[in-house]
Amino acid sequence: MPKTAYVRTKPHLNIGTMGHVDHGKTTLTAAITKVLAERGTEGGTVFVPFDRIDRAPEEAARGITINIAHVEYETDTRHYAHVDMPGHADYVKNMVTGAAQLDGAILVVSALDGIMPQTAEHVLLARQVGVDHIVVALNKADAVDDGEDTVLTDLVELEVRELLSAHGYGGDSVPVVRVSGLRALEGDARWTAAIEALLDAVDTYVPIPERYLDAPFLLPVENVLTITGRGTVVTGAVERGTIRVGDRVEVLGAGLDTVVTGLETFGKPMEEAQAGDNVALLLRGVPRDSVRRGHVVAAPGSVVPRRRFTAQVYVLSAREGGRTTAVSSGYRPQFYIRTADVVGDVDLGEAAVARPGDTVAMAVELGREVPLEPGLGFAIREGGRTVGAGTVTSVS
Ligand SMILES: Nc1nc2c(ncn2[C@@H]2O[C@H](COP(=O)(O)OP(=O)(O)OP(=O)(O)O)[C@@H](O)[C@H]2O)c(=O)[nH]1
Ligand SMILES: [Mg+2]
Repeated sequence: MPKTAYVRTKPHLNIGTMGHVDHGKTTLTAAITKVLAERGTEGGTVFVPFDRIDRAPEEAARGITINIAHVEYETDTRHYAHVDMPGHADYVKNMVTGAAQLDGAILVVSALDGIMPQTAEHVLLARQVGVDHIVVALNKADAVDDGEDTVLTDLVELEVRELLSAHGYGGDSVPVVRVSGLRALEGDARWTAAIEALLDAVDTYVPIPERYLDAPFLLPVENVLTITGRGTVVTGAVERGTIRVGDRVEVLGAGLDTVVTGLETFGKPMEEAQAGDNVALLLRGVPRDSVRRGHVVAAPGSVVPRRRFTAQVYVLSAREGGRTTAVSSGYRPQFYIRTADVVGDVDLGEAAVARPGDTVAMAVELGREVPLEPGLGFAIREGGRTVGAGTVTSVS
């Protein structure tokens, strides 16, 4: 049976859940799909249960999210692709990849625990990779529900607003909604209404971003899969431009020229994908092993990958989970740029050293070429933790 084609009836946005490990991101994601599936919006949302979101066997066994999971849902006014990001410190690099393409994020904070290290780290990284709007879900509100405890929840809310303001998110005006993903999943009416309120906040607070539809096509590869009998498929969010079946593209990083022979979003074929869409591209004659996460699919000749750039970088303080000691020229950490993870040599020039907490200018030479442009955000990591966050200022 032919699959039903994707029909674009509402604006599409990419959002996601982020926040500290175990604060309830995956539970909330499942609850959102449940509430919307039951609301029965035209076009439809399919309920995705918790264990289908945390789906790799290793993740299910450990009960933590390692990889990024995508789900799709629709409110009355919008179509959303939602990425559920991991909270555990070891998987922050996966979170960075997921956040790199978000129009807005739901910051999940447990009302029981308040701000924890990855709450702060995710806010900082979200800012750095260009997530402009955050809505807060103060989760597990069911567990702190009476008398004195509201005072504690009020304090957590205040603390979250301060954290957001400190990172330029205008904490006073950010919507903070008290929810219980767990109780909503169980069908409790009060907490179902709270999820509705959260979705209304997302619908109204996260604006429809300006899409660069006229720019040449570009898609950072998030994942690569093989479809038996058909070929190699790459997935990711279209950063700019549009693409149709039959269009020529190049795969930067793999050094390949090819043609798009199939186009889908969430399993539904589509005629044309545009900036912001989360898609799968079937590529003609591309061997599975030649393409990797971090490569970029682009209109032929539209981007020239580079190795050298200058940047403005914030070196995280020890309190933010960063280094305890300064770095100097010759430092060689990993750079997370779009979906790529590349080693780079740092030259601090005159400044010579950068201490935790400093903002410095640096010149970087990457171990391999990637598409770069001024304004592009990136993260710097070392030994499994984030040590810096920066923005490209010039490319040479
Ligand atoms: N009381 C209560 N418990 C909750 C709620 N939401 C989640 N939990 C519990 O908190 C634990 C963690 O929930 P998850 O949804 O896996 O948390 P997570 O943020 O996705 O965790 P990672 O992906 O590993 O970072 C589970 O035991 C949930 O049942 C809630 O609203 N209320
Ligand atoms: Mg999770």
